[in-house]
Amino acid sequence: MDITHKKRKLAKPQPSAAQSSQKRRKTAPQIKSKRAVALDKLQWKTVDVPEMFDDAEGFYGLEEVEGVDIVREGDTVKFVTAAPPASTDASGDEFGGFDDAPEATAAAAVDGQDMTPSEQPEEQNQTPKPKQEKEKSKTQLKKEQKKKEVKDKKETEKAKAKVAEKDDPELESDVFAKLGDIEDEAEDTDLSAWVPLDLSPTIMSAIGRLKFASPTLIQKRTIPKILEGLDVIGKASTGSGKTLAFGIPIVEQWLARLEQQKKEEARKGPIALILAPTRELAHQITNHIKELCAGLTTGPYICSVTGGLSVLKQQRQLEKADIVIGTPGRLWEVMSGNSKLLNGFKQIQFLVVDEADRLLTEGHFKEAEEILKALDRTVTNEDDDSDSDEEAETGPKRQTLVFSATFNKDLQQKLAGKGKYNLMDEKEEMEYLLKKLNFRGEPKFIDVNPVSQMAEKLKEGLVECGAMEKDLYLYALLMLQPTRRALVFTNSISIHSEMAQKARLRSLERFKAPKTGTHEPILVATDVAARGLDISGIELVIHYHVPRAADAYVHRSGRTARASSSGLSIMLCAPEEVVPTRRLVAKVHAAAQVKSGKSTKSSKDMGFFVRTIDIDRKLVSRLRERVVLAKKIADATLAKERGSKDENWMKAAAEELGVDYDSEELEAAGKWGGRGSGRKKKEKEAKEMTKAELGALKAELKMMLSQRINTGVSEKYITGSGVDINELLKGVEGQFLGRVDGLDIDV
Ligand SMILES: Nc1ncnc2c1ncn2[C@@H]1O[C@H](COP(=O)(O)OP(=O)(O)OP(=O)(O)O)[C@@H](O)[C@H]1O
Repeated sequence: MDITHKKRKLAKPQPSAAQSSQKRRKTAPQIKSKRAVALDKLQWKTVDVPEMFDDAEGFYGLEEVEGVDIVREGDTVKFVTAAPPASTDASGDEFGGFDDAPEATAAAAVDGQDMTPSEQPEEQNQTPKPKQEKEKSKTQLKKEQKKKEVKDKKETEKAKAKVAEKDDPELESDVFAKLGDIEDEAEDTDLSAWVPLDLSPTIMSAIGRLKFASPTLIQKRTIPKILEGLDVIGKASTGSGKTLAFGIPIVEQWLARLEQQKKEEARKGPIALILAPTRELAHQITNHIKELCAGLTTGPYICSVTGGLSVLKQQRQLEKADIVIGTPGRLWEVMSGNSKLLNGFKQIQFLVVDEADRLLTEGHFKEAEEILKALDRTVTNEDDDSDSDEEAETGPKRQTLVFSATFNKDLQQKLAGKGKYNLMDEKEEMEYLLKKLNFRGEPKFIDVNPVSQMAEKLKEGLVECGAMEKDLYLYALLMLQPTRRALVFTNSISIHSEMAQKARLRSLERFKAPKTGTHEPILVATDVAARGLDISGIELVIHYHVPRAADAYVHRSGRTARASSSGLSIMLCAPEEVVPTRRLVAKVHAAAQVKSGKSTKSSKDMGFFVRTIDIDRKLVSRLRERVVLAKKIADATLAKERGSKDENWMKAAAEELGVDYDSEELEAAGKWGGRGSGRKKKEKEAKEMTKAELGALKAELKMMLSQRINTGVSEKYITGSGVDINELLKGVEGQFLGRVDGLDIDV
C-alpha cells in the first residue's frame, strides 16, 4: 500500500442528498479553532477507488478528511479539527466505539498534516460506522481486506521485480513496464465476485487481466471443491467456462508448488495431465490456460501433445512441461516406452478428462486405458519404491476431474459409482476404464444446469427441403445471413474434401480471424469440431446433415450462443428426416422439462422446441442455377484430385505386384463396374473434363454471381457479393423469409 500520499482516511457511508448539499455549502471555510464536529459535518472529499469497487455489494465508496483527530472519551468518540496539536490523547488508544450524537463538544485537536503516516493513530485508518452499518459491512470488510492483500502482494511482486531488474542487467527493462500495464488492466476489472473462491492474489490478477468480472456458475461451484482436494465430475452447458473451472485450480496449485520448488531447489514433473478427445480441442484448452497464465511473472510450461510435431520433439517438450494437454492416441505414442516421462506422469496432481463422454466412449478408450494403466502402474525407478508401495495401498494421490456438457445417463451413474448401466457393446470397456479412472473416493458430482444442456440464448429452427436440395438451401440460408459468422456441420468429410490436418487447422484459424470482406466467414466441419471448440462470434450453426444423436445436437448447437451471447441453430431436414429430428430435439428439451417439473403439453408438442423456417421457395429457385453449376465445378475438381490419388495408388500397387498398369484395360475388365458404377461413370466424366471446360464453367459461374437476384419483393435484389438483409427487409415486414418470427431471424 502506498502510504506516502495517504492522509487520514476515514471511510464512511455515502451521505444522503441532504447531507451532500450541506457538505457542498461548507467546503470553502477554513477552520481556525479547535472544536468537535459531527461526523457528517466534516469536510469529506471523495477518494478515487478502482472501478472494481463500483458495484461491490455493501460498499458505498470512500471519502477522506484531513486535519481531524479522533478523541475518545469513555465510551464516546469526538472528531476534533483545526486546532494546534496540544492536549490530544489520540495516540495509541484503541478505538472503543463512538457515539451517535450529532454534535460533540470541544475536547482536543491535532493538526494531522504535521504528522508522518507512521505517527498517525492506528484507529484513524479504521472505519467508523453506525452500528447497523457495521453489521451490514462484514462482507465488505472481507472484500476490502482481500483487495488490500491483492494490492500488497502486487506491490511486493513489483518491488521484487524491480530488484531483479537491477540484479540482472540483461533483462529487458520494458518487461516491468508491461507488468505494470497488465496490473493496471487487471485493476480495471471489478473482481469482487471472485473473492469467495479464496484464490491467491496472483491468480486474481491473472483473471483480472482476462477481464472476467465474475466466475461462471460451473467455476463458482467447482473451483472451491477442487481446491479442497476433491475429485469432481462437472457438468455444465456448452460455452459455460468449464476449461477455467479446472484450469484455475491447476494453475493455482502450480503456483503454490512453485514456492515449494524454489525452497527445495528441485523441479517436479508435470502437475496436470488433461485428456481431450480432439486435436483442436487440445489446442484450444492449451491456449486458454496459456492466456490465463500470460500475466504471471513466472508461469507454468504448458504443452499440448497432438499430431503434427515429431515424437522426439514432443518428448523433449514433455520433459520440462508442467501442464500437459493431449489427445489419448498421440499422448500414448509419445509417453509409452519412455520410462522417465512415465514416471513423471505418475506423480501428477491432477488428471482431467475433458468432454468425458466422448473421450470415454468413442473409440479413444484403448489409448486412454493404456494411459490410465500406466499412470497407476508401480513406479519403476528404484528411488521411488517406497512411494509406489504407499500408492498401491492408498490409491493414487492425484485428483481426478471429469468434465462435459453432456453425460450419457449411464456414464453419469457409473461415474458417480451408482446403479447399473447398460452401454451395449462398449459396456465392458467402459466398466474397465471407469475403474481405471480410480477416483479417490466418491467423486463430487456438480451439475450446474440439470435442466438444460442448451445455452439459454439459443434459438432453434428447421428448414424442410428435398434431400438433394440441401446445397441449395444451405446457399440460400448463407446468402440471407451474410452478417452472421456461420459454422456448417456435416456428417461426412466429403464436403470438405478430406483436408489434411494442417489445412484443417489453417481453415480454423482463418475462420476465427476477424472479418475482412463483406461476408462473415463460413466454416464447414464434421462432428469433430462439435465438441468444445470455442470460437467467439459464431452466430449461426447450420446442420447440413441432421445430427445422429441428441448429444451431437447439443454440442453442435453449443458452438453458438456461448458465454451469454445469442445464436441460431438451423437444421436442414429432408421430409423423411423431419419427424425423427423433431423427436431427437424434443428428447433433449423434454428431459429438461421433466427435470424442472415444467412438463406441460409443450413437451409433447414436438414443434414447440424447433420452429419451422419457411424460406421463400421462389427466391430459392432463383438460386438453383448457380448451385447446380457450382456443384458441377466442385465435383470435377474433387474427382480430378481423387482420380489422381486413385491412379497413383493403382500404379504403386501394380508396381509392387510387378504387373503392367493400364487404367483403360482395368476398367474394361470391369474392375470399375458393379455397384456404384453410375457414380463412377459420372466421376469419370468429371475427371475427364478438360482444364478449358472447367475454366469456362468457372467463368460462367462468376458471371452468374455478379448478377443480382430478384427477390420478388419490391425492387430489391440479392447480388453476387452479398445481400443487405436490413435493406431487403425494409418495408417488407417479414414476408421475405416467411414464418421466421419465432427465431428473430431478421438481422
Ligand atoms: N468467468 C468468465 N467470464 C467470462 N467469460 C468466461 C469466463 N470463463 C470463461 N469464459 C469464456 O467463455 C468461453 C467459453 O468457455 P469454455 O470454452 O471453457 O466453455 P466450455 O464450457 O468448455 O464449453 P464446451 O462444453 O462447448 O467445451 C471462452 O471464450 C472463455 O474465454
